[in-house]
Amino acid sequence: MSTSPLPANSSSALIATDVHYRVKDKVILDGAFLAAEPGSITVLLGPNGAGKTTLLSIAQGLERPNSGDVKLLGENPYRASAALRSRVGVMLQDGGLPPSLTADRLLHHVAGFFQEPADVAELKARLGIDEYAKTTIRNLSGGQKQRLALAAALLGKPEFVFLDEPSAGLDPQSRQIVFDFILELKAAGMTILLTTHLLSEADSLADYVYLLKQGKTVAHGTVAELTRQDRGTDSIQPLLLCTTEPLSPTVRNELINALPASELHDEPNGSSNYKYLLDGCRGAADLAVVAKILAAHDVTTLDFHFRPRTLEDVFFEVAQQQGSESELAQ
Ligand SMILES: Nc1ncnc2c1ncn2[C@@H]1O[C@H](COP(=O)(O)OP(=O)(O)OP(=O)(O)O)[C@@H](O)[C@H]1O
Repeated sequence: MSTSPLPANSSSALIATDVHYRVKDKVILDGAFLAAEPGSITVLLGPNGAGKTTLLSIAQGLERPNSGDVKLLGENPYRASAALRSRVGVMLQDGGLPPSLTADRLLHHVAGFFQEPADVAELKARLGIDEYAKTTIRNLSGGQKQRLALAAALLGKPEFVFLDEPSAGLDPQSRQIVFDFILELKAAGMTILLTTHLLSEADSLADYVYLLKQGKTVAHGTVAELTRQDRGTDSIQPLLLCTTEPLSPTVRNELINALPASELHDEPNGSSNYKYLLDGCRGAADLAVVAKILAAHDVTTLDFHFRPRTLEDVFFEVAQQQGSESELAQ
């Protein structure tokens, strides 16, 4: 399972295989791979410094890998023709926006580069830019700049758009506007590759997820594939516990001590019962240990089940794992 094939074919919009990239002696990408299918949302996840932005830069043709094969819409992006560039939109991390222009001036200026640009007024209205369109970029908040950078990336009506942390710095309402818009772009047939640190965002947007760690692709799959419960005894399966009485400090300590790498959280509960989440359980053996401790202390247990795994569980599991390739790779 660890030598996982890249789920790509000749119709893939992006295929990057065995990508290596070094700066001086520092290895930044170490055989990473990635693909994106037309009309889908692919999410690249990984801890800080994993190499996500670097891999995106290489996929966009901004950087040249030391080795590896990269094809974006059928071409090597580093030697991209003007025709290829006009089919691709890029939203860089931190925006890279000129500080002295107003939002309006920037959008109209960039729109002027394209023969058939997107409708600036429509983009501004859709992303809530109207209210700050006359403000110079240096005076915009981080979230306002993010939405402006997203609009600028879409002005050329690209087929493929790269979004590096599009929701960074956005408040929940702006984030929802951006999420909904990204889903609309996908419904209109755009291919979207984005990075994020928000696992809930990946969960709700992604058709396919790649997880990068220390310059390597360590897991990939649909959210359903990555969070499948039956991954064997090593996978984290958080346990939900519902009791009639609060757990005493003794029982809490015993539970935590009996299960290495576990944490016990009090879960919000609307009823008069008590609900707890034991993070980090690893399957049936741990279940038996928990049952034994509860029985020894006469704790009346109403419910006791593994809650469905989330991308967050997968992320932490991969982050904890040693070695070069994850058993989670499909
Ligand atoms: N030009 C460079 N020179 C030296 N080190 C670099 C260079 N570019 C990137 N790095 C290093 O490579 C590693 C990967 O950086 P990258 O920005 O690709 O990670 P990331 O996964 O996008 O991180 P984050 O989630 O924090 O944005 C980091 O340790 C970074 O400091």
